[in-house]
Amino acid sequence: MKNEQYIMAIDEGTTSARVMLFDQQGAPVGKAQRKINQSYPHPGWVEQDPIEIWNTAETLVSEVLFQTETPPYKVRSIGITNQRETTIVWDRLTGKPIYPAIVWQSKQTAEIAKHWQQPEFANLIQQKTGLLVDAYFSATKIQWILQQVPGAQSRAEQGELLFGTIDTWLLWKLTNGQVHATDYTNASRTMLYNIQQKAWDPELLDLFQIPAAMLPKVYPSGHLYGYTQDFTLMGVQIPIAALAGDQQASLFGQLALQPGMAKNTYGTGAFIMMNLGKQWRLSNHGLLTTLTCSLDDDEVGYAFEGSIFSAGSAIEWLHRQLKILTDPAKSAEIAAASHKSTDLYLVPAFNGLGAPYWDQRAQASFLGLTAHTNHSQMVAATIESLAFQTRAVLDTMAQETGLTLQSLVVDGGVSQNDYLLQFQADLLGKPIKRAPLSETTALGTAYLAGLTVGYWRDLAALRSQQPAGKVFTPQMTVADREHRYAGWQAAVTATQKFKDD
Ligand SMILES: Nc1ncnc2c1ncn2[C@@H]1O[C@H](COP(=O)(O)OP(=O)(O)O)[C@@H](O)[C@H]1O
Ligand SMILES: O=P(O)(O)OC[C@H](O)CO
Repeated sequence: MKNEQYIMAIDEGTTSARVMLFDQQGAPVGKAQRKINQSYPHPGWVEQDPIEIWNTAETLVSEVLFQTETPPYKVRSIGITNQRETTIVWDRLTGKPIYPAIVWQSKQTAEIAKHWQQPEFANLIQQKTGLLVDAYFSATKIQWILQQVPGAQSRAEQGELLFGTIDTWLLWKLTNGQVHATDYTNASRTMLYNIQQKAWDPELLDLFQIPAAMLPKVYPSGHLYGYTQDFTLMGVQIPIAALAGDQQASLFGQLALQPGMAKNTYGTGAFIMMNLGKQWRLSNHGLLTTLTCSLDDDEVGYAFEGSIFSAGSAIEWLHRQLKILTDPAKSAEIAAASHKSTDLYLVPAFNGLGAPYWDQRAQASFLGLTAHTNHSQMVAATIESLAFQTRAVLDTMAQETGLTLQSLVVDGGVSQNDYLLQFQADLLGKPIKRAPLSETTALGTAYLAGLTVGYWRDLAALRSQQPAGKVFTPQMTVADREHRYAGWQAAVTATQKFKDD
């Protein structure tokens, strides 16, 4: 390798963790990746092991340095980005988690969330946090852990326990327990953070009975959080200069920084985010308002988000549970062999439905099966379900903001799937631009960490070096497009009604 310095991005996604090195041109020069196990102790519950998450991150850091023959002192700074909302509570002294990580997709707190969905609470919570009450966010997960683990509530009140999302956990481990902090983007997903005042909200902490002493300090995403104290890095103290929730990091990585710019990241879930700039506004139709990445306090802005709970996870289900797919990467080819045109729909409500439906009770369904349905049609319907959910969110965004996107930029693991992107373009009647690097999330946190330490001068320097990606243009007729979308809407209605009945 050349004698230059690099920025390291630690991207802890739901399905896998990646550690990447980026050079001054913003090009990836190294990548190490490993799956993270998920456990499903009961239907709808999703948990992970915080120790596995940490060990994997540590191993990947060594792996990428080894592969690229980079000594640790050549890492100018580190940025961490993460699956958001996933909740860990640990002992301040021993550093041991008191319960597994409750993953964002998990529905084990649905009953608690139902209580807070009563209008008098739900309105207050939306006004303060920009969020719609759901088991998705951290607040009910913390509440559940404090209630379920014997003695946890009183230990938390005595200041013995700490809460963190995955960024906070990794930062705390990397700094050997010296720094307990998070950034605005992650804090804004806890349902405890007042996004206008930019402070933990005492009234909400009181409601959820969560002691303030458990909570991390909050800073802008690009900030000097601390220095590594980890033996893997051979004692080299590398600045940790960014933390960012993965979806906001991707918006930053796409440099979608002007109001009205939007992106979709198809990972385990899919998350469409539209930048609102400094304009705080709330949705009446199932969008969330959330905070965006910045390099200082004054620049923190807002975004509308449509959160889709099942995207890559539905493809993983075909692979791991149904076993009709040997490899998710083969799904595009198999779907293309289905010769389309079937009215088969998967409503992938494996963990309820997110935006714009917000139905935590809904369960997944396949509709339109016939004696002729084959596995390639089921694969196609699964991929298409990502596009249908995306259209539902984008229609809502257009309705709320009056802004119609001319095109959509996309990234994330599933964006490698050509069948999906062509169908998405067809269904929206708009071009889809695939980011040249599917790991835009990692790139976003690398940008933040690099800008914070002066590795890059400014945003203009980054803009000038962004390459263009592949564009998918719509080919479907308007009649076909509307026919398919009407079929999807009917399938969602039937799915929701099934549970109601
Ligand atoms: N070519 C592909 N077609 C369809 N799905 C894919 C493809 N490649 C990866 N995936 C799916 O993408 C998901 C991983 O995407 P990624 O962005 O890495 O997720 P995360 O950040 O949540 O870990 C997995 O669910 C995997 O099954
Ligand atoms: O793991 P991903 O990339 O689907 O992202 C998860 C989200 O951050 C959950 O809100």
